[in-house]
Amino acid sequence: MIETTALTKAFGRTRAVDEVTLSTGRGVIGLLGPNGAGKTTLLRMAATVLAPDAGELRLLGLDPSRAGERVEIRRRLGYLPQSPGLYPGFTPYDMVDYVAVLKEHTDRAWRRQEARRVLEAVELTDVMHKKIRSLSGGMRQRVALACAMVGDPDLLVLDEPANGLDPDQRLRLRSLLSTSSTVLMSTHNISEVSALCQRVYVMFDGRIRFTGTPADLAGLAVGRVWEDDRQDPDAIRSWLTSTGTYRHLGHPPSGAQVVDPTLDDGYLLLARKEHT
Ligand SMILES: Nc1ncnc2c1ncn2[C@@H]1O[C@H](COP(=O)(O)OP(=O)(O)OP(=O)(O)O)[C@@H](O)[C@H]1O
Repeated sequence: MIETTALTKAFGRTRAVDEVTLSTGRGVIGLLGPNGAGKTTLLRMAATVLAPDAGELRLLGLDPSRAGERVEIRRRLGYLPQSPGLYPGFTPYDMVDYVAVLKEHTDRAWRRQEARRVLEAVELTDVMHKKIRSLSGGMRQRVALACAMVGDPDLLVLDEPANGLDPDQRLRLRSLLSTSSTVLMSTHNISEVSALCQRVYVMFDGRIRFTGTPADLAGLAVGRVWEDDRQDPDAIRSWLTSTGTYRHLGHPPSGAQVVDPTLDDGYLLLARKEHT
């Protein structure tokens, strides 16, 4: 669905995406990484809103650098940007309809039905005729999600989709995405990744440093996590948990009570390795 070879994008001296090679296949794919790792830049290229400087990119088997193929991709792609450019004077209905028009859906009756479908999916039908400027932040995020879902795209590119959503709406988002064909989503929320993603990429400094399943990511920390009731100065990370015990990451001392790692442990260990 998304295939890249040595894909590169620089802003001045910063190589935001640095020779990234990946092939996603179907399903929900999570993109993790610290602030500034290059996730948004990679997603913007996958959404055809930013052209690469170098490397190859294929989306849905098509080449976005060719104008004709780019149009076809855009028809079959939904994109939720990190800062959605919603028009405050529009209603959610107007906004979704406008996106449908941009996707060249000329049949008004179809557009009406589709607007209702996507607004129902994000539970916004009761406010669909209110001005966007009067909606809460989480509601606006759901309008942007509805826009991305117009036309039931073959490929969804979502930049932090759960941003600002309450726990109920996060659950709703999970069930929506689990029925979508291919989704590439960035997130800082690791529980979102364990709940949703079949595959996960972790980026650091413009490069993909890990590819695998969420279980593979947690597996990086097998035998490297232990708990006791004191801080451990030799651990690479130590933190107090809600049960009042300390959790440590690193090389456990002899006799330590080693515990099963979580996805967070795997990610933190990987992040630590990247920066030492
Ligand atoms: N339009 C731009 N002009 C200049 N530099 C940019 C631009 N967009 C991104 N960058 C730089 O590229 C790097 C990667 O940024 P990017 O937004 O892709 O990271 P990110 O992983 O999405 O971060 P975050 O988690 O904070 O959203 C950063 O160093 C950023 O400052």
